[in-house]
Amino acid sequence: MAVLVTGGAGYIGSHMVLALLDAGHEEIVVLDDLSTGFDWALPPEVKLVVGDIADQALVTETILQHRVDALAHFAAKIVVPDSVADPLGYYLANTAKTRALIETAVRTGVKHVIFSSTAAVYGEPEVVPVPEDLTTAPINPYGRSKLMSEWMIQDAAKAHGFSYVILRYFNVAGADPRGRTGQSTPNATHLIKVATQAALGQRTHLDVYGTDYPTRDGSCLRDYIQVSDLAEAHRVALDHLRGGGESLTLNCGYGRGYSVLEVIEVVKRVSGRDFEVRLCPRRPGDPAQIIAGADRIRERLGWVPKHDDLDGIVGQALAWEDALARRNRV
Ligand SMILES: NC(=O)c1ccc[n+]([C@@H]2O[C@H](COP(=O)([O-])OP(=O)(O)OC[C@H]3O[C@@H](n4cnc5c(N)ncnc54)[C@H](O)[C@@H]3O)[C@@H](O)[C@H]2O)c1
Ligand SMILES: O=c1ccn([C@@H]2O[C@H](COP(=O)(O)OP(=O)(O)O[C@H]3O[C@H](CO)[C@H](O)[C@H](O)[C@H]3O)[C@@H](O)[C@H]2O)c(=O)[nH]1
Repeated sequence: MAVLVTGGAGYIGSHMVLALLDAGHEEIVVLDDLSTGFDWALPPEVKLVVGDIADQALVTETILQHRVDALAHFAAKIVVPDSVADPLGYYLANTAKTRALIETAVRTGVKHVIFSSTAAVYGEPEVVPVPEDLTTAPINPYGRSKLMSEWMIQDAAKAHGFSYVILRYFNVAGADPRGRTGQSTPNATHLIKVATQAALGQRTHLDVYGTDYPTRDGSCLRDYIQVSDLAEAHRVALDHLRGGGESLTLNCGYGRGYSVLEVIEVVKRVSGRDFEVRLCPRRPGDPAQIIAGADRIRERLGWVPKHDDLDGIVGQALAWEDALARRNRV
């Protein structure tokens, strides 16, 4: 039986593909429209179907041809400010298309679904670390588009008898420690990506959005999870579901936060490069702190992170950014 990885040519999906291959899973099919992903992010032995998750004829054919029993659904639009500017585009890409995909999965008898959700479903949590059963209260269309998908998956699972693991990622960072894939989107806005680009001279400076938050140094606190550890969480979730495990909703984070200024300090130290840092006003919609309640995933899936080390994460991000720059020069 095969696993269908939607968005598998993207940042996190390509790491899950590697995690599966490294663990000896060979039956993997990727479905990706390459809107923000790259075919070269996948090893040549992985089957890539180029197309849209809402193309029900294509998805049906792919599932039946490869005898897919499990779906890992990463494909989405992911930029929060874009979701504010284009909410209907985000509800189409993330919610309506997920509905079409889940309908196809139900019709073709897919038994297990792993869904990429986000800490953005919590909005501006009053409780930190955030437990999974805290009331969800997303504050932007991106978070709402993902929360609606969570609800659809839960309701459809009850009605149609498939099992699921919903993974709510906190701040994903770093790259494959062996340098096989990483965050390749040129205009990504994530802090560690942007800071490594500044360290490598690819940006003139780094803006810090807000230094007047009620935190230890006034900048926002985030829980940065290394991307291969996150990929491994998907692998163990797949084994859990295939082994008959119950449906679960789980945070993916390490359970402690770093401030924006602390991250910048680490990037400067690890790279050995200084760069200009501009202290700017707050960016709308940023919670002061968001840190995962991180026990449940360890208890329920036996997930053991191996890369919980900010210096290491930053080192991988720097190495990947450097490799990307060299790739783009040739
Ligand atoms: N990066 C993060 O920090 C973060 C945090 C929380 C949640 N997530 C979630 O993780 C998932 C993966 O994010 P990522 O960072 O790897 O982003 P990404 O943009 O690198 O990957 C998304 C992939 O999906 C593909 N895709 C998009 N729409 C598609 C469609 N309609 N049909 C087929 N393929 C399509 C893209 O080409 C791309 O390869 C997303 O669902 C995102 O919401 C990401
Ligand atoms: O150039 C930058 C970029 C970011 N930041 C700050 O760094 C922190 C982290 O910002 P990111 O953009 O890297 O990530 P977010 O916390 O905004 O959002 C990320 O994590 C969320 C969950 O916490 C969602 O999953 C979302 O999809 C994902 O992009 C924020 O305080 C932000 O204001 C800066 O100061 N300067």
